[in-house]
Amino acid sequence: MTRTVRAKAPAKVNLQLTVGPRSEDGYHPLATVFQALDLWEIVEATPRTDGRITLAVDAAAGSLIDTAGVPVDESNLAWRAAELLAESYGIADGVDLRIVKGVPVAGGMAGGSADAAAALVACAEAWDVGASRGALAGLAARLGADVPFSLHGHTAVGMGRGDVLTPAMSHGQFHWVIATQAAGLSTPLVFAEYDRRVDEGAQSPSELAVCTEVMTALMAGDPVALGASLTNDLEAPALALMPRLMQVLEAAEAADACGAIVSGSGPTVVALARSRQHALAIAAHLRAAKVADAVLTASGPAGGTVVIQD
Ligand SMILES: C[C@@](CO)(OP(=O)(O)O)[C@H](O)COP(=O)(O)OP(=O)(O)OC[C@H]1O[C@@H](n2ccc(N)nc2=O)[C@H](O)[C@@H]1O
Ligand SMILES: Nc1ncnc2c1ncn2[C@@H]1O[C@H](COP(=O)(O)OP(=O)(O)O)[C@@H](O)[C@H]1O
Repeated sequence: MTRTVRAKAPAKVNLQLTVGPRSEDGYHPLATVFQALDLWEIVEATPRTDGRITLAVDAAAGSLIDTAGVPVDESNLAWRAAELLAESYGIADGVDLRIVKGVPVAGGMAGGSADAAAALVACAEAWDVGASRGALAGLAARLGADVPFSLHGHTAVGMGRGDVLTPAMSHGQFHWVIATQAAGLSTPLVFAEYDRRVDEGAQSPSELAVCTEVMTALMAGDPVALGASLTNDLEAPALALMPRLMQVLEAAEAADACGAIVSGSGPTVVALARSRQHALAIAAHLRAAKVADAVLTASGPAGGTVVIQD
């Protein structure tokens, strides 16, 4: 009997995103600290016997996510994940994939990477390939720099392209406000703007070291200290490409957030609150200021990619 397997994978924020000079392969070495948030992508995998892959994409109920920019062909990261898994394990079966998006698209929160991680886990179970978690992590790194963390979840330091992970200690839950923009920012274009700024001397590549203040604040479960330590070398390039993001950062500061930062390559801005109540108050302030197209709240660290048991 054919059964559908469902897996969920978390969104991420970068608490620190330090970028080194562009390498010859076009990638940049990073020192980053990821935290997974409890906004989830769900991927459903239903095996089929004819070897074909099909894909459908829906927004999670009530999420108001616009799925228009998500490809539904073989360029979709979930599709590529299923193909890579099938090739690696000699699977002749196909699969019907359905993505239910709960993470903003092209927002610097790794929604596509979460789909890849969830597709790997759901298809591995649906096809019964017997892949270890370590083997799936190896495939994840081939799909994209952020995909290994989407699989891992929790809090982790990312070195290399961001794909060489070391788990990091963190105490308690942190409460976030997430301000999204309808228009996305392309990750390669933001890195290219970073390169341009470095070439012009507007920005210098930073030393690739993990920030002690971030690690100490995480271990203490201290949002005020963490908020003061947030850094992102892609923030200036993202602001150059989308200047109105400055208004979101200013509105978060006016709402007394512990800190606010562009998430990854943007354009989502995340603001850290002292408590869940404080997050709701900041969210209300940002909505009233009309500086974002949607404002959500979430908390982290959340877990990694898992099969959802019905
Ligand atoms: C910037 C970050 C921060 O976590 O996240 P997002 O803002 O995209 O969510 C990541 O480094 C994005 O990771 P991901 O989106 O998986 O990147 P990939 O698909 O592997 O690469 C897309 C493109 O981004 C650039 N890239 C990515 C990672 C890296 N270390 N150096 C790079 O220069 C390259 O131009 C590459 O062609
Ligand atoms: N499953 C997917 N979900 C979303 N976007 C995808 C997916 N597969 C490929 N993409 C492409 O990747 C781009 C970046 O998507 P996303 O992962 O949501 O943002 P970010 O890299 O900023 O975190 C999208 O604009 C889209 O063209």
